[in-house]
Amino acid sequence: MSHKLEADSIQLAFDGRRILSDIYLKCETGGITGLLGRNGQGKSCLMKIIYGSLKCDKSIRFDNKTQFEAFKRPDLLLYLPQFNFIPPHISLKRVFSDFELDFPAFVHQFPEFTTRYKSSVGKLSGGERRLVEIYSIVKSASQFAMLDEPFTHLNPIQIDKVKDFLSEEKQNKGLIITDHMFRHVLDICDTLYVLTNGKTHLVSTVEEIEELGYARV
Ligand SMILES: Nc1ncnc2c1ncn2[C@@H]1O[C@H](COP(=O)(O)OP(=O)(O)OP(=O)(O)O)[C@@H](O)[C@H]1O
Repeated sequence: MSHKLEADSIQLAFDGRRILSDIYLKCETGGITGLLGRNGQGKSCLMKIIYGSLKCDKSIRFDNKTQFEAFKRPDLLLYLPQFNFIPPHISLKRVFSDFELDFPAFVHQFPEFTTRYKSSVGKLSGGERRLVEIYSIVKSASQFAMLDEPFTHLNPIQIDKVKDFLSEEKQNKGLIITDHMFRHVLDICDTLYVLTNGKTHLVSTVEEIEELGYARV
């Protein structure tokens, strides 16, 4: 059975400055929804609203049912924020246990972690730490996962492997991704929105990305 997440008519302003005014975004299980936009357009704010950590009058819907605080429903939605969210003193062993993930399967894809099972996350490099966080969010059981800048800090080989497991994992869930390494987003997404001047634009050709002023393609 497929599932649907929708953010509809979201509005957001800070101190009278309008950030989001005309938002519609849909993600369905079995697909990857990309979200692009120049700095400060409100991509992270929109993700926080979807997650429920940033308050907004309008809500999001899962399968047409309103859900204000999705962060209370990890079975529905998991979220990779832009910043590191796993405390540095936590060991990989503990991360894999808490997220109920299989360390040997992870090491099979990323053999560089073979000897790091007992290391704390804070002792990993920035890219390694990010990789563990991405893997934890994407591989855990949930209907949807939302990733804010997953590719930043990863090396090109890791990026390719992450793209591979995102494309595999979308068989089981819906994924929403924003990243300024937009060509990687284009490679894997099934649906793409560009956020500009508070409005989401559903984009069907790469030329539209340029017309909307996001990037030269
Ligand atoms: N708590 C806050 N108080 C006031 N303004 C805020 C707050 N959080 C975000 N903003 C502003 O809202 C706007 C959108 O921020 P947001 O982080 O969502 O942008 P973004 O599209 O994710 O940008 P980037 O691509 O640079 O990460 C920015 O102008 C930012 O300064």
